[in-house]
Amino acid sequence: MDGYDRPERTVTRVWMVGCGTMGGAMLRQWIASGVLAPGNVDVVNRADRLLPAGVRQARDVPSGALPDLVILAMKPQQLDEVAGRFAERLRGVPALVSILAGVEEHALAARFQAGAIVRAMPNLPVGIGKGVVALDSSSADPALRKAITTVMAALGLVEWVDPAQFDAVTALAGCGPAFLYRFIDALAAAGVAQGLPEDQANRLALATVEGSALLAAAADVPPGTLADRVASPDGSTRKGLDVLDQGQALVALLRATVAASAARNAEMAAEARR
Ligand SMILES: NC(=O)C1=CN([C@@H]2O[C@H](COP(=O)(O)OP(=O)(O)OC[C@H]3O[C@@H](n4cnc5c(N)ncnc54)[C@H](O)[C@@H]3O)[C@@H](O)[C@H]2O)C=CC1
Ligand SMILES: O=C(O)[C@@H]1CCC=N1
Repeated sequence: MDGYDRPERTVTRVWMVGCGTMGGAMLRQWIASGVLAPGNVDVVNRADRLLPAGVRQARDVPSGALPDLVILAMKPQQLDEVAGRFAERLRGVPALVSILAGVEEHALAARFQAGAIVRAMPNLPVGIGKGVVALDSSSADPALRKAITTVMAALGLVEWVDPAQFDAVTALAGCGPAFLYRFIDALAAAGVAQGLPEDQANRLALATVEGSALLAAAADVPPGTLADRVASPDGSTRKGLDVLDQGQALVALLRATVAASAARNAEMAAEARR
């Protein structure tokens, strides 16, 4: 029997261990999109946080039957503490999803006994359904992969990736929003340096990035072609692009940026190995 003959799997009841900035963004969008019903979600946090109405939260996992899915969304540094407290109780859960940066599937499998373990790497715009979620699992069968894909699709673009590339994907897409926020601030600051009022420069930079990203997403040509469309020969955009392109300045800066993040992910993977 191949995977496609197996019955459909659905994700209805979910427990989240840790639900802060990222777990909260995912949960808000799952509930807003109707993928999860608030009454079917239990959250374990160190202290109560503002969560969507109807979601239960406590300091411990619930008693009673295990859910369809457990999501680990605390910090990677809290992995051993959480495993020590909850691994026994979570034993046999059908699926465990971890969003912990750098922590590999076998590091999770060494601590938790689940039907399948899936690594997920979301990014912050998942909170508005415009994020990216990278996924990997060697233990999930096709039916579970399909069910997880469906749940994650409410958050944005879903891509299954090679485990060897997970650190790179984390650096590009997981960390990427922070790099873009720096770019927006830097673009605004450059406008201020040219004499614009700060609040106006902030508005202009943000709207320029928003509109440009939406246009690029809808275009049938790559971003480089769009850049050339903005730049008339010998015009002012070309003069600015010449600065970014000289010695591949921007490319080199971003290569170093993403490489530094990927290297830190690899370090965290090593710390979690046993
Ligand atoms: N913030 C981001 O943009 C992204 C974060 N991640 C990953 O998401 C995870 C969480 O990151 P954030 O949401 O930024 O952190 P956060 O600090 O905002 O949230 C962590 C949550 O875990 C809870 N927690 C801590 N120790 C706990 C324990 N022993 N038992 C139960 N709950 C516990 C805290 O109460 C808190 O609500 C990390 O593993 C990170 O690598 C992944 C992609 C992007
Ligand atoms: O830097 C962090 O801790 C997380 C991992 C990926 C994005 N943010």
